[in-house]
Amino acid sequence: MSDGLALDNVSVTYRQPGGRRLRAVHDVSLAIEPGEVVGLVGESGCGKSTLARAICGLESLSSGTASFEGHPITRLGLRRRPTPLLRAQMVFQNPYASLNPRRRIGAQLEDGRRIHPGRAPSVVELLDQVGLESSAAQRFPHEFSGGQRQRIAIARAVATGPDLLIGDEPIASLDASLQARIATLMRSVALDAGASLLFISHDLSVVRLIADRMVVMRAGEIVEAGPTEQVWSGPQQAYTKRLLAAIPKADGRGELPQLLP
Ligand SMILES: Nc1ncnc2c1ncn2[C@@H]1O[C@H](COP(=O)(O)OP(=O)(O)OP(=O)(O)O)[C@@H](O)[C@H]1O
Repeated sequence: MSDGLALDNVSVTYRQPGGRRLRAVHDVSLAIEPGEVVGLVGESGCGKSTLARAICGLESLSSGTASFEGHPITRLGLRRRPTPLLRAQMVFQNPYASLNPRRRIGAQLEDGRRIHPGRAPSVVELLDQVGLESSAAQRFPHEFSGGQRQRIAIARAVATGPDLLIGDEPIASLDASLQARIATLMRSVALDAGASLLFISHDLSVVRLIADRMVVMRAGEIVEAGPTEQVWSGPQQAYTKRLLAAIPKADGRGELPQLLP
């Protein structure tokens, strides 16, 4: 039995207009241990977000199982509505997706803390963890820079006391000079909170910086996975080699081009 998250042969299929079926995630098996940081990479449309949503119980599995500490991730709760067993929180590319523009930061962090009372530090401690002054609690999201807003979104996710934090391209909209800093912050905040981190990014260099393990997806399937340095310096699959070769050499960073025909 796994202590953490285990996906076994998970598939997610979408019904497209006209009745066509699209297999966005196909036969994916993945385990994330407590306190582990996993980087998920692959080009646009390969199924990374779909996999993240499936982990959060937001997509029905067309086949396979997802479990946490050996139990199915969703179970029937009161009024037979599925309730998640895994406390997973997502941080998105656009921090406004997780922040209410009309509420003060302190109130939003308090809302998060109320979801699982007693699991998260105080609002002041949360702000401190993400490098913001306690006075930020009195302000509104639009009063911050993009990087600061993403720090707040990370604090908001951690305020709920998650078992697993998922960053779905959380650095993609940030200035290049901030990307590594925010990614590193996300890693340390997640681990300090006792959570694992699934970090989805196009930026393999940043994934190398923060992930213990790297998972490569292509067209809905995992094509390669292993300890980050092993995948980075000795990729086994031609596709991974092409992804790594596509990283601009000048600063070792940048967006991946489309590689599929
Ligand atoms: N709700 C949906 N209904 C139908 N098709 C969908 C839906 N969501 C995603 N798809 C399709 O599923 C495939 C995988 O999409 P997904 O968003 O998971 O990819 P991704 O790897 O996260 O891409 P990106 O890096 O651009 O965010 C794509 O072909 C997409 O068009």
